[in-house]
Amino acid sequence: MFEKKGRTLLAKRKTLGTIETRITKKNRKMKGTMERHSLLQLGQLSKLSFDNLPPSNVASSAFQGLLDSESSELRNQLGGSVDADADWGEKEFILSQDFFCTPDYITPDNQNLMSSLDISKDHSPCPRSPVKLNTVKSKRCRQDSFTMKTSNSTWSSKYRVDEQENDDSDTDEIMVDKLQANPIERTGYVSQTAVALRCRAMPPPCFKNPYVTNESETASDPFGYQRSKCASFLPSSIGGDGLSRYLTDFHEIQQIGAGNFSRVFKVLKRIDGCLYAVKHSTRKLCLESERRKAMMEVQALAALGFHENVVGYYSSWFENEQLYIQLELCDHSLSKKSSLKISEREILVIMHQIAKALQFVHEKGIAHLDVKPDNIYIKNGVCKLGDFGCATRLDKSLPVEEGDARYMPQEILNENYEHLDKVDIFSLGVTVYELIRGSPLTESRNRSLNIKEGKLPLLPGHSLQLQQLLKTMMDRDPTRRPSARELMDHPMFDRIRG
Ligand SMILES: Nc1ncnc2c1ncn2[C@@H]1O[C@H](COP(=O)(O)OP(=O)(O)OP(=O)(O)O)[C@@H](O)[C@H]1O
Ligand SMILES: [Mg+2]
Repeated sequence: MFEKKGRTLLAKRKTLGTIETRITKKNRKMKGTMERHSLLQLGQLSKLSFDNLPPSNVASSAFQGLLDSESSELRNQLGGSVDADADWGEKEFILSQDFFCTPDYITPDNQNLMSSLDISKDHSPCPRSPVKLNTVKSKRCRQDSFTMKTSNSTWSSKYRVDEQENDDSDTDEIMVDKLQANPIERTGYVSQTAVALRCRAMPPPCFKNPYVTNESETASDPFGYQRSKCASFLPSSIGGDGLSRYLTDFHEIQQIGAGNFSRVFKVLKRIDGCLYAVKHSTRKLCLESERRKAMMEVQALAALGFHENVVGYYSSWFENEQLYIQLELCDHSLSKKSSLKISEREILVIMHQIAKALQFVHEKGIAHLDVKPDNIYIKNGVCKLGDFGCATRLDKSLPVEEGDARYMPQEILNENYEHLDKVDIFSLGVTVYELIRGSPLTESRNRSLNIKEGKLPLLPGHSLQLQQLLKTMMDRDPTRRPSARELMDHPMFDRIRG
């Protein structure tokens, strides 16, 4: 197989009309070292293989980039002193090899060249893919379907990048799973090493962000298909080099918070010398379904992008079966303030800023679903909405997992998800009510029931206008609650506007 491939490549060069001189060079260069051979196998194969593919083939060019970079990396490792002329000569030598044997992991599955090869003559022990011969056009089966039932929802693998949908180039159609009945090919030897090498050569997978609806904001994953052959696609432990990214990249200063599911640390990033918050899950996320669910928080943050009243998101990764999230560092959460008396002016500022955050979030088609003092952080006097662990899509295309029940309206407890944006407005109302009261809401059933019924006790010392607004925000009927935009434009905020 590879002997034939070597010849095919040579033939292609011949058409350029320069083969004789190269053959002479070949003889001179026969004494090249093994290291050079491997270097040139990588570099030259990538060039020849991909020069013949259409320029529009994104996957191919990306793959060539990978090979080029691997080639130059190898070159560096070998001393990087192969001069241009010698390099050219060496390439000719390699091209002329009748034993041109390339491990499968650097050979893209989707090479048109491959289809003309006579596989029956392949007696070489080189590892090869079991699924690329006699290929036919067909739909691929997903290999990673998973289902996780929550109380009211089903999580499915549809959130993964659908490689069939996103990757529809000609060459991709050649890479299909179906083998036509051919016993020799079916039982074809596949070395475990080849699989391992393929996995090593592939960067980690890309996932479709379920919070992003605009297709132009997402990119397809050119390696998706090849990667799907690797057993596990969601890394759960530390990196392949055995190092902790957290400890390598950050210096931990102190713990600054803890939630039901996570701990948050103030850290110094070693490389840029800046302070951040890093939040990581307390529980090990052993199941892939758990990891996917945890990822929803970072996917929501990433889909949202920057807003001055939303906590900034920098990066995330899995380590030791925990999800780590690097965030903008804030001073403290609003719950710290709820034990203090706050002036009405301060209340209005907080309300207005969180209304702005909610308007931004809702405009992106997302509902937060866990607005409460614990999840509102203050940084330099500015309020930032954080903890997007319950965020979902307003169009109900994602499962709904409601947040802290004390701040949830009745309709959500009744599993009515028609007006998810108004759930956030209700929760903001309860949050403000708690701030005015000056003590955290107890679990007291009666009191919380009264609030959910829209029965708000009088708040002495506060304007009727504010009390009236709070009452509307906590109306039992979600349609009567103001939207975030209407809230922001409320005349009451004229008092704090410039
Ligand atoms: N970026 C940040 N800057 C400063 N403090 C933070 C930051 N993120 C979180 N915290 C602190 O850590 C606490 C827990 O964080 P967070 O609410 O995100 O965790 P959680 O486990 O998702 O919480 P919950 O129990 O509400 O689900 C927050 O209440 C806050 O005090
Ligand atoms: Mg929280």
